[in-house]
Amino acid sequence: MLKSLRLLDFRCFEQLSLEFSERGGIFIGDNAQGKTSILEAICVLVRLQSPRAKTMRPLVRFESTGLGIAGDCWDRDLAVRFSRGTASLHIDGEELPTQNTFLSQSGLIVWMGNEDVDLIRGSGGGRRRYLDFICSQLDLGYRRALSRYRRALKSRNLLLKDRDPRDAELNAFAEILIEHGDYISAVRDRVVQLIEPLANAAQKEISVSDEQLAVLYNSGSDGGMREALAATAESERRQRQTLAGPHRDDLKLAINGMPAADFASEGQQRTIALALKLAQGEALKAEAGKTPVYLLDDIFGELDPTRRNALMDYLPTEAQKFITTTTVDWMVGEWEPWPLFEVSEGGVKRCLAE
Ligand SMILES: Nc1ncnc2c1ncn2[C@@H]1O[C@H](COP(=O)(O)OP(=O)(O)OP(=O)(O)O)[C@@H](O)[C@H]1O
Repeated sequence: MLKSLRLLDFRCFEQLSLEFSERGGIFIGDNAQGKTSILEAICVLVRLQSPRAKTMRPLVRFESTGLGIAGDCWDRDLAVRFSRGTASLHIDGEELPTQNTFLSQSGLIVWMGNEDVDLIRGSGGGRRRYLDFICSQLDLGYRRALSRYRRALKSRNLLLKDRDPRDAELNAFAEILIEHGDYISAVRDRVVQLIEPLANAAQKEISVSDEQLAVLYNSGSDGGMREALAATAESERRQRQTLAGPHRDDLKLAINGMPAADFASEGQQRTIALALKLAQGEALKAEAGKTPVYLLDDIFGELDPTRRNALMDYLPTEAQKFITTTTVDWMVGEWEPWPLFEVSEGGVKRCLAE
């Protein structure tokens, strides 16, 4: 669990220091006050990754040149510093040489936000990011494989843009794609198999019905990367891009046997998004043996009371949860004793004791 969080020049916060209990807390405030930024800081501190920025630069407070995030996580003092394009990572005061060393000692995160509905109706890129976030938490080699694959893919696609690309160069990059592509596919395939029954069970509970949710891995390199590249060799010359590989993977989502993007109602789509994230949490717990911290960004206001209560009941009781909201109108009964933090103009006030 996360016992404390300290921010320096992170997004709209010049300085912030917060202490948390085992339950976590609810951050309440008007729009644009900094609620999501606090959840984002937790995600970056624990997983070195923001759910809404690709690089660290946008996280640095305007007019500042660097940022700091630190906190007591799972009884270790984690710290992430970023200054003028360079990041440094510390655990218990010791600087760590690589992101993987840091991540192997850090914790696990499930992020749930309103934008999760794009997992159903959006493009394959969002679903691949969903898989990547789980796979990189479960498999230490995954991030490295993904970054090498992406670099090789970029170079190979650049070569294919040439009028007459040289075979030797294309093949050299293809070998890198084969090595890392097969690794990525194997991890994704395993993770989807883990998630499928968990998501189906969560779908039934949250929808309070017998809806069947199917989650299938649709590989962009079926039969193996080498064979898939050979099969697309001619067309890739014409289309001037690499046409096989994990960058073309997708997840097929079906509700009662019908494609979810085409047939699921708005409410069903929101439930599927919740089910996928709940399944992520359970898969992480089952495989890594640690309960993840749940970061729930502004999702409760969008759910009807039945789904809201079903979701709350489904989240593991022992998990620490951080929730953002603009109103507490929907909080009744068991919500009341939660630690509340009022967020306003880059400041946070603890306003209700547990
Ligand atoms: N790098 C930055 N430096 C300073 N301020 C920033 C930076 N990035 C974003 N902001 C500002 O921080 C404020 C808080 O943003 P945040 O998304 O955390 O708000 P929020 O309370 O979650 O809002 P909402 O309820 O609308 O989602 C916004 O006004 C945003 O423009």
